[in-house]
Amino acid sequence: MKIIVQKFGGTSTRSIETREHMYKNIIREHDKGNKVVAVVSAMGRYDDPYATDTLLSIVHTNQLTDEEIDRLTSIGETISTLVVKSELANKGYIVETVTNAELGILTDSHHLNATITTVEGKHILEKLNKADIVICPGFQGYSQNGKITTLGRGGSDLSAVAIGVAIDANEVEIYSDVNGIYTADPRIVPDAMKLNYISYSEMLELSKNGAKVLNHRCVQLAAKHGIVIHARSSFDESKGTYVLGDEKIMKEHLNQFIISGITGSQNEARITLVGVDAKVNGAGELFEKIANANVNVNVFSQALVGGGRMDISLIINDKDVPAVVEVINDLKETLQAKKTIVRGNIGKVAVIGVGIKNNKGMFQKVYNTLMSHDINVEMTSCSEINISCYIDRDDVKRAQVLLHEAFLG
Ligand SMILES: Nc1ncnc2c1ncn2[C@@H]1O[C@H](COP(=O)(O)OP(=O)(O)O)[C@@H](O)[C@H]1O
Ligand SMILES: N[C@@H](CC(=O)OP(=O)(O)O)C(=O)O
Repeated sequence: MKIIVQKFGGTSTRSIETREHMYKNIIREHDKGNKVVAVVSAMGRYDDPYATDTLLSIVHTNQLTDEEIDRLTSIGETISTLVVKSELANKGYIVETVTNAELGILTDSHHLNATITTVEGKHILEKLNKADIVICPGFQGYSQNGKITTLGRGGSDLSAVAIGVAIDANEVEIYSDVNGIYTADPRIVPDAMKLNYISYSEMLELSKNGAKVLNHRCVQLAAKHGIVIHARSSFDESKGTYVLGDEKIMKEHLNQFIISGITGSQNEARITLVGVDAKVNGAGELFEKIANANVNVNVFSQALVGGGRMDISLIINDKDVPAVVEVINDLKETLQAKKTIVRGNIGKVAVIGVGIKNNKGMFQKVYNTLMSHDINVEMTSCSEINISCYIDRDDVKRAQVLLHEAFLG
């Protein structure tokens, strides 16, 4: 007998029809003699009655504390848990449910995006002794202060891996409406191809850079504990994509394509300080103050432009623009910039894969593909497995299609 953790997102729990597909997957494992722990997300997306964004839309969020918002949104997963239990029990299966406290997911008190501190699988294992199927609410934990917390958007993926670690599950499967990880979001690039395997490091780059198919922190936790994730579809039986260790991928030559994926995001902004006084360490002070304002700088470049002056450019999330502009204003006297340019309408397209370090001319190909289609590259950042270009936000989707054609067409 194996213990299988299966996570079903909002696209699977959405309606009675989609849930019938999810039950087929649970029952298949049950009929093989395995025990199933199903981790469920709130049902559907905005406008579906109990989806996370629907719950958020029926309150004035600015009148609630983050702790109160967590109490509200966690209810979506509780409703889903009880609906799923009632329907499976109605089919004749022995099913137990787990409450927030019984989940054993302890977190810090950073409401809306809490970090897991410890996970204790005792209650889930006890329930597995009494039942064939145990249903757990995803997306939530419990803080040391005794409050319900949530794990950030898309956090049920993280719940599934955390529970998998705590109960020493044999497999962790993450179900959605696509049958695995594709070389791009198939909704944006219809020619995207399914990957049979992807390494943790490539998947981490994809999820960090906008591919919402797997939650970033879920992949981090899986990599830390060597948990193989099987990302697959609720709606068909086919094998999906296995996310696993980089060494295994390399050793067994499991890479199918020169690059593993193209992704994009549309929430960046660029701030450029033109002609900053290069003689004082203004940049150092600027970064210290930006960090104190809790803002992450995604990319930074600094170039001497002669005459004792330099230009400094930063890419940040657009929601952080007001905080950074305030810091720049505070440092006006020190920086002595000739001009400050704020470009709010920035997005990013990223090409990801181990093929980048092993092949020549990859950056040139990305750059030329974009520029030859009149997409202006405003800034870039590169690592061994990631080439990211910052471009006009309105071009991000087209850029993904063009780069996919150039590298994988
Ligand atoms: N590289 C990718 N491969 C597959 N799907 C992707 C990729 N990038 C983004 N997606 C999107 O992720 C969606 C599935 O994730 P999500 O909506 O979070 O599902 P769930 O609600 O089940 O958690 C797909 O419908 C697809 O549009
Ligand atoms: N319901 C939460 C948690 C989650 O993981 O959802 P999904 O699995 O549908 O992405 C959200 O919408 O963020």
